[in-house]
Amino acid sequence: MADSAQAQKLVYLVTGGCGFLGEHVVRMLLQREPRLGELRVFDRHLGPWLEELKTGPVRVTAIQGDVTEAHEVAAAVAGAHVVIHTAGLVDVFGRASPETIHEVNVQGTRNVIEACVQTGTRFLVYTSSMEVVGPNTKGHPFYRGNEDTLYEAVHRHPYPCSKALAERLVLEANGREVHGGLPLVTCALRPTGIYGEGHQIMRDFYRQGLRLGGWLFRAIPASVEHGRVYVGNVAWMHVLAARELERRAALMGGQVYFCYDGSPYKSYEDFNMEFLGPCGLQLVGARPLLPYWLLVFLAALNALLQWLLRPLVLYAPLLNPYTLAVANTTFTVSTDKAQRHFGYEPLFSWEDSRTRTILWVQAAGSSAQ
Ligand SMILES: NC(=O)C1=CN([C@@H]2O[C@H](COP(=O)(O)OP(=O)(O)OC[C@H]3O[C@@H](n4cnc5c(N)ncnc54)[C@H](O)[C@@H]3O)[C@@H](O)[C@H]2O)C=CC1
Ligand SMILES: CC(C)[C@@H](O)CC[C@@H](C)[C@H]1CC[C@H]2[C@@H]3[C@H](O)CC4=CC(=O)CC[C@]4(C)[C@H]3CC[C@]12C
Repeated sequence: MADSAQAQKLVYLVTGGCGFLGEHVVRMLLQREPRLGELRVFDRHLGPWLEELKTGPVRVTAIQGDVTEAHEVAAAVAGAHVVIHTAGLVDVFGRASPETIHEVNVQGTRNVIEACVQTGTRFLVYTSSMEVVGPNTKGHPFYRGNEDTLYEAVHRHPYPCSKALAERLVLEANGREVHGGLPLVTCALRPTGIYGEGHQIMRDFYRQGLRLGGWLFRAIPASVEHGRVYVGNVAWMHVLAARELERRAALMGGQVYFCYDGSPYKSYEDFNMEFLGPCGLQLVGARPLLPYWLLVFLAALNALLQWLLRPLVLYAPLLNPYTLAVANTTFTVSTDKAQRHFGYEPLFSWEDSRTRTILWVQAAGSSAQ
């Protein structure tokens, strides 16, 4: 992969390329990776928007496949220079079983690693998560922490457990010999809560507010800070890490990097209001309208109802014991490791990220009415 950009055109594979983050990674690669010769987009559900990408100079290959199927992954990876592995089940609402979450997030990642080793693909960037670190089950705050901050990562929920195990597999695979005799070089990127165009939870909050006459009701104290990062900057970090992984293999190989930008530290709800406010919603209450013990009770009731109703219907509200605990625990990062290791600087300012997100929410909301 060391040849100049003009000499050799590279093959990239993006797993989960039709997801919220994946689509931004796909579009960012097409816009900002000059060495790209072929872009393979691998996903269980292919988006219709892929067709519009096939008219450009880069060959875009849509591959409908399942990362839990090793042979499908191997076929997609074969011949790729770089794999950006974003595919995963992002479920903290109880929609999928713990077994399915593990199968996709862990076994799927194992399949990607083995495919790289068997076919000779040398560079793998994995989309991990802040959740690999925390918040932990003890509710310990992680305040302006970085990749070296000591923190007791204790998980019980299937999602963070699966992300932590998958990340460990990726980092441990760094240095393994791939077909052809050269070493595999891996790194893992840990986004905090991603926001931006395509964020379905933000859209759900907006629609919930519209249904409630333009009001949202505060459930979390404003003092609880939650780190957020704009999807375009997360995509850019993936593109840059993939580009630099060869040249800086000794430094970057086996490393983790938090994803960060200039988005402000706010509570999850106050941060959402940066976009929902300009769209006409108002957050009621300077402090939570309900006592925490009542929220805990309501979250537990939701979990019980989900369990009772599961044979009949999927009941998966935003409020459950896990989401309440995460929302109610400060988790913010302050780091420059990605800048120091591979020259990352956010591509989108906070103001630009905010404007783009507002425009998207307005469009998504109008399509809901
Ligand atoms: N959304 C967020 O706030 C954060 C997300 N992440 C990570 O970023 C990655 C992408 O997340 P999002 O874009 O938010 O989720 P998403 O659900 O929008 O995208 C995931 C994509 O993976 C695909 N996928 C799921 N199971 C698959 C399978 N078995 N085979 C092939 N494709 C499969 C889905 O069809 C989807 O297109 C995930 O790995 C997630 O853990 C990390 C931190 C924060
Ligand atoms: C109902 C209220 C308590 C409301 O405030 C609940 C918000 C809740 C749905 C979100 C609060 C924190 C979010 C998570 C956080 O951003 C970290 C994440 C990282 C990921 O890898 C995937 C998404 C998520 C778990 C994210 C999910 C939604 C929240 C729990």
